[in-house]
Amino acid sequence: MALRVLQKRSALLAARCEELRAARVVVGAAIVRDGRLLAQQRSYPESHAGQWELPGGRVEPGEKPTDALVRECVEELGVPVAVGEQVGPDVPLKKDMVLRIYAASLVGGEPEALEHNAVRWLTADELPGVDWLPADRVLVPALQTLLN
Ligand SMILES: Nc1nc2c([nH]c(=O)n2[C@H]2C[C@H](O)[C@@H](COP(=O)(O)OP(=O)(O)OP(=O)(O)O)O2)c(=O)[nH]1
Repeated sequence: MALRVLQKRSALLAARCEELRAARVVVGAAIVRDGRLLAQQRSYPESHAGQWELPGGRVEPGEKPTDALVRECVEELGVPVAVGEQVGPDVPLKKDMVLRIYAASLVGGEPEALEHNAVRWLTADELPGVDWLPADRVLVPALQTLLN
């Protein structure tokens, strides 16, 4: 009996591991300059328009998360970035997706809101008062640690 319970638990665990392995990753860049973090304001969809997030987007099939981050920063901000360590844990998004943030720094150029309403540079003290997307709000303490 105990063996059957263990086998069932082990099968459930294996299934959960497979689910996590197959999760689609959304990457975000925590770009820091002079002790401030770059945030951008979404323009769509309507439910999230006006809220703030970090530059980034979905990792394409076969693409490395760090490569996706560099690609997204060029598309969204028009600048190259150097990618560092992950900041905080993976945060679950809807269904099979997770948000993964990496520290990043500008390699050159001035970021512009090419696909968003606006960009702004935030101090650690300003982070809690921003209208973040829900998953980004979870990461505010980790982002503050990065700035302090
Ligand atoms: N880029 C980005 N997306 C985030 C963050 N936090 C968060 O919940 N998301 C969500 C919003 C979206 O549901 C999803 C990524 O969507 P996206 O629109 O930025 O990605 P994408 O550029 O690859 O997609 P698309 O515009 O082609 O539809 O992740 C964040 O900090 N940065």
